Amino acid sequence: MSVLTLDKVCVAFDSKRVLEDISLRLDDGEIACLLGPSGCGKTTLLRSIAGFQVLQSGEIHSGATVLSTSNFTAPTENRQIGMVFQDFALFPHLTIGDNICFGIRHQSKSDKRQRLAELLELIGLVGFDGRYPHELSGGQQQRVALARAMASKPRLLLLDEPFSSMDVELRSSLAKEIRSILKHEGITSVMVTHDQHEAFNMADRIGVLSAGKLLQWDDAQTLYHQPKTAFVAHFVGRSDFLQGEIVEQGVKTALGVSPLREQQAFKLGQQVNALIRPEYLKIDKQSPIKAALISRQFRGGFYLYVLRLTSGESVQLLLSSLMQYELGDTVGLALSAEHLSVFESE
Ligand SMILES: Nc1ncnc2c1ncn2[C@@H]1O[C@H](COP(=O)(O)OP(=O)(O)OP(=O)(O)O)[C@@H](O)[C@H]1O
Repeated sequence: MSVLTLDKVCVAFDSKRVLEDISLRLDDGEIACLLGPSGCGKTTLLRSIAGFQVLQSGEIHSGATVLSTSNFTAPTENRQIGMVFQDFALFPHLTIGDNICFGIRHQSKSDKRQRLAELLELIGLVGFDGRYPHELSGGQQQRVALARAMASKPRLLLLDEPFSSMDVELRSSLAKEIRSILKHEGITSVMVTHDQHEAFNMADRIGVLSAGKLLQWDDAQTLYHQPKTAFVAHFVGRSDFLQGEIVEQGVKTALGVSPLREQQAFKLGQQVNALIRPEYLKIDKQSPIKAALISRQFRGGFYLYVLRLTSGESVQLLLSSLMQYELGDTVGLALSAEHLSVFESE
């Protein structure tokens, strides 16, 4: 069942459109991430779902309940929404137990005690309920903020860059932990993030926004391997684009002729850009396609090489750091991808 449906949502500030025709659907228990460059409208979209933002047009529903239209905005407190922000916003003068129970403070003592015990167990902080926020690490505080937002069992949880103040290691482990907590509780969630790895770790659905438009709404694998636009291809993962020409067997690039990913509406002879991901390439001594190694970055388990093709274009390649090629080496290169995604040349 759909817990959240947006139908052609538009939002404008002083007649400047910042969200354009956003339509999406999120089913019960699914986790979504909104991804996109700064200023593309992620927070505005989250605020619209929360009821802080009036719509210019379009509708937001939860099941059969209308939450927002252009002339109606259900108050946030009636939306059964929980929220987690980047700065945690825990109450410093309240204990962890009282922070977590803040939204259910009017419930009976025994109900509160039971829910608190469940949540402390879930976030791995049993025994911490008598402490104060400043006595916890940043990661622990963020787990408390999550427990507080989940205490009342909201229908929908909104998270606005909840890990942005944390270092990379902690972000990644917290993202996985929080996903398993949300899945355990079955809470449908929408999270805003700048970080695509976080989105890959967390989300069942990822929405990529650019300049107020939702360019794609898909699972991580589809987004990565079947991007609908060159922007999405470029924004998600490492990418290079080679000039190509549509031929009968697919697309002809400096790497040879490859089949197209799917039936696409391109004409024979049309000039396109073909997406090449580093893992689409392999070193092949026998290959007639030669490339020169022009840069190399050590990344621990692997090297990221940049290779210059005879066309003058360059591509990236990831290879185990147990093997080492020297700058200036010329290698044979072959495509290991069965199909290529192509996009119209601009
Ligand atoms: N209250 C406001 N009044 C006028 N313009 C606004 C307002 N809030 C946001 N905007 C504009 O709307 C656009 C989208 O902003 P929004 O904060 O939603 O982007 P974002 O994707 O969340 O950005 P970031 O990743 O930097 O937080 C921006 O151009 C921003 O300047």
